[in-house]
Amino acid sequence: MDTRSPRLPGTSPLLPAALLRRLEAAHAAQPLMARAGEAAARWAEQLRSDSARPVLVLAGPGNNGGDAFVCATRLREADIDVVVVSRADPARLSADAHAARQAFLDGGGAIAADIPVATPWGLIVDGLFGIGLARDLAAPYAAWTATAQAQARRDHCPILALDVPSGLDADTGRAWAGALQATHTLTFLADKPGLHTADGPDLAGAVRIAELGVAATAWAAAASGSPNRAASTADDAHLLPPGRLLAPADFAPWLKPRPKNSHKGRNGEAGILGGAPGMTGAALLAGRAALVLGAGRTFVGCLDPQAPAVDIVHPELMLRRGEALLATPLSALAVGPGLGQDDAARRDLATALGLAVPLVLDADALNLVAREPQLAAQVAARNPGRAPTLLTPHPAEAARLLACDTAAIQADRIAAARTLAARFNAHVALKGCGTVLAHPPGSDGNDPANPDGLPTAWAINPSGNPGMSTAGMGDVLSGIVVALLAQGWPPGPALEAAVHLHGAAADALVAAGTGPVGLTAGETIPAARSLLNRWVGATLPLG
Ligand SMILES: NC(=O)C1=CN([C@@H]2O[C@H](COP(=O)(O)OP(=O)(O)OC[C@H]3O[C@@H](n4cnc5c(N)ncnc54)[C@H](O)[C@@H]3O)[C@@H](O)[C@H]2O)[C@@H](O)CC1
Ligand SMILES: [K+]
Repeated sequence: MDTRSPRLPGTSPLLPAALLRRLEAAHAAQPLMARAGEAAARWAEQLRSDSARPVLVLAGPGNNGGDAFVCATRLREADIDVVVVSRADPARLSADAHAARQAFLDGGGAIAADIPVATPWGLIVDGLFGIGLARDLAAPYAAWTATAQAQARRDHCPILALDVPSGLDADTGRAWAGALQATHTLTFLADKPGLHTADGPDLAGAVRIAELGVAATAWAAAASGSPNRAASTADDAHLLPPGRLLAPADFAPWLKPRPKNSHKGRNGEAGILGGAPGMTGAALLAGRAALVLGAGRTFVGCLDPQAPAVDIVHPELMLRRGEALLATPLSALAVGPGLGQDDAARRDLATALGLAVPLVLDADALNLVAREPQLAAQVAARNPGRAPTLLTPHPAEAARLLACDTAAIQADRIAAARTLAARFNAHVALKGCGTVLAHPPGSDGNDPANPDGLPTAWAINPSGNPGMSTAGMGDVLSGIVVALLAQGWPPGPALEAAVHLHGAAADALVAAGTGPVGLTAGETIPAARSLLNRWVGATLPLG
């Protein structure tokens, strides 16, 4: 087996603000602000919708405003008309931002105290706030973002955000009141988690990274403590470690072509347990996904005594009653699709938790675990080596598991996923816009626990679209995960690959005109199969 660890942040690290500040401090001798403003100006030139119109540059009271002043200066040097709006008090600016402002004025630039109402813009540059913002926008900034948003609509011009859209929390993707919705974001030094989950994707638009001459790998020294980093503090224990923006490269070592001498016994037995009265469709969808994504044999156990004996669409599926399924030798099992929460569901779940197989818990399996401490203890006590557990909650299920409300989950999705992974000793996919994945310490690789006991291994999946917010999508995801587990994938990569693949399949369908409106869960199954086979083919040299 390929021994490369997929857990370490690699080509697409996501750095939290505290680490970015360390990185900045370690490279303080370099002209980072000048490089940031220069990179912004170059993209701004390309983005202008109308070269005859001026560019509106909004400059805030911190270093994000400094970047904006450099950008405005460079645009003026390129003979582009700019209008800079800022109320930053020069006496309170950092040395770099002060110098950037002064250089703009020295070059003949002028600063307005408010946004002109009548000027049509070719582009709006948002340099109000970057990673330094942690509250709702105060006056006058909330009014400015509202005006800028309205004027961009009026003028059909893009909005380029510097580092992050103002008002977006760079760590969590939470939008503070007054946040600006950009069409493009040029983010500095490294990519940031907040741009890819929760409100981030809606507010950031197309994201590009400007590394500012700092090597992509320099984050590692900042994370582990380089000689240049600021002194450690007690808060260090709670620092969010760097994560990854998920890509096929993260699970490429497991995208192996099948040997010619293959037989169904090699590809495992996948089981689905669910399908209570009125919900057999959920179990069938999961079963079909497991079948089509390559499980050697797929068994579907339904709790509904009236459930059909055969799936006419896929007679390959082996349908049986729930308890009969649990007595069948399985390579991997998913419990939850259409499970319900009655006594039979509870009893079968408790039995399933005792099986020494990789186990996916979704939907009502998660709700039962949230309801009953005894089941929760059973989950946490499972052997992560022989019997790994994978949880695929949506935010409301995560809230039940953590006994909080959905808003609290959404306010910090990464913290929620990591907490669930630690509490249940499980691999977690917290679904939603920018699904967050977290893996228990020590699983699949060498990831240590963070000093605060939470996992260090986490990632955000960028694939997927709003067409996926429809019934049955979760059942299909469970089926894809259990299919990969049955085929021998380790749990972490199986969960990551399934989440990424499912989202990418939905993206391919939308690109071809099937959705987002009206996209169905069943349609994503063959689309995911096509993509998986393409990925396996593309990685042949790795095999
Ligand atoms: N320090 C460095 O070496 C670099 C910093 N860079 C830029 O600097 C940014 C971070 O700069 P800062 O730490 O100064 O932070 P920001 O520029 O994001 O904002 C901080 C300032 O805004 C005020 N503020 C925060 N929230 C507010 C609110 N809701 N309403 C009103 N005022 C609010 C703060 O009091 C402070 O004055 C990065 O995002 C990036 O754009 C880049 O130039 C790259 C290099
Ligand atoms: K900004």
